Amino acid sequence: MTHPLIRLRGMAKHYGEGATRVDALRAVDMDIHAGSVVGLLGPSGSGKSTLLNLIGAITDPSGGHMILDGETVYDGRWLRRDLRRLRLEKIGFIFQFHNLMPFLSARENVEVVLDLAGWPAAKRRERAQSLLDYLQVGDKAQAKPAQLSGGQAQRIAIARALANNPRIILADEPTAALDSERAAIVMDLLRKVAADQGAAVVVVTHDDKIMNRLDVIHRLREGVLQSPEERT
Ligand SMILES: Nc1ncnc2c1ncn2[C@@H]1O[C@H](COP(=O)(O)OP(=O)(O)OP(=O)(O)O)[C@@H](O)[C@H]1O
Repeated sequence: MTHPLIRLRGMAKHYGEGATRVDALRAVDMDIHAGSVVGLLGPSGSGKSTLLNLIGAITDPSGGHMILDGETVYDGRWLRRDLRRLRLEKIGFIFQFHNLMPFLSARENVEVVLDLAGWPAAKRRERAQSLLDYLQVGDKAQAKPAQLSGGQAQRIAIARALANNPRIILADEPTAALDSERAAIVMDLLRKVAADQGAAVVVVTHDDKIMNRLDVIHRLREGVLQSPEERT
C-alpha cells in the first residue's frame, strides 16, 4: 500500500473559549490516497469546510498531526513558516463559484498562479494554454469570465487549481452552481486529474448529482468523522 497523500491524526479545531467554545472538529483521523476522489459530507455546521480549510493550511488547527504529500506540515504547530508557499507547492483550490478575476482573460487567470510561483512569462503562457486545452476550453483562452458559461468558468478554475501541479486538490461545493450535465463533466475532469496525475481530490458536497462519482465518502457529524464508505 502506498503512503497516503493526506494523513490526519487527531486533528482538532475549536473556535472561541469557555461558554462560547465551538468544537468544529474533534480528533479527526483520515488517510487519503493518490488517485482517489473523496467526498466530505455532513449536515450544515458539521465541520466540512473547517476540515477542508485545515488541510489547505487556511485555518489554524487547535491540535493534531498532518502530513501532506510526504511532509509533516503540522504537529501541534505549523512546521513551515511560509504557509502561502506551502499552499503554492502542494495544494490547488476550487470553490463553489469560480472566483475568476473578471478583468483578466481565462488564460491570464491561470497564469496568475504561475506568476506567484515565479515562472517566466513565456513558460506561464505555454503551461496555461496546455491546461486549458487539457480541460477542453483551449478556445476560450482570450475570453473574459463574463463571456463564459458556468461550466466553462469552472473548468478555467480547475485549470488554475492545477497550474502549480499540486497533488492535493481541495474543492468546496465545486458543482453546486452547475446543472447535472455540467456537474458530471466537472467531476469526470477531476477524476481524470486524480488518475492522470496521481492526485488526491477532496470534495465538500451536498450535491446528490455527483455521489456516484466519488470513490470514498467521509461523513462528519458535529465535528466527528464517521467510518468511511468505500464506493464500488
Ligand atoms: N470563524 C468561526 N468562528 C466561530 N465559529 C465558527 C467559525 N467558522 C465555523 N464555525 C463553527 O464551526 C462549526 C463548523 O462549521 P463549518 O463551516 O466547518 O461547517 P460545514 O459543515 O462546512 O457547514 P455548511 O455545510 O453549512 O457550510 C459550526 O458550528 C460553525 O458555526
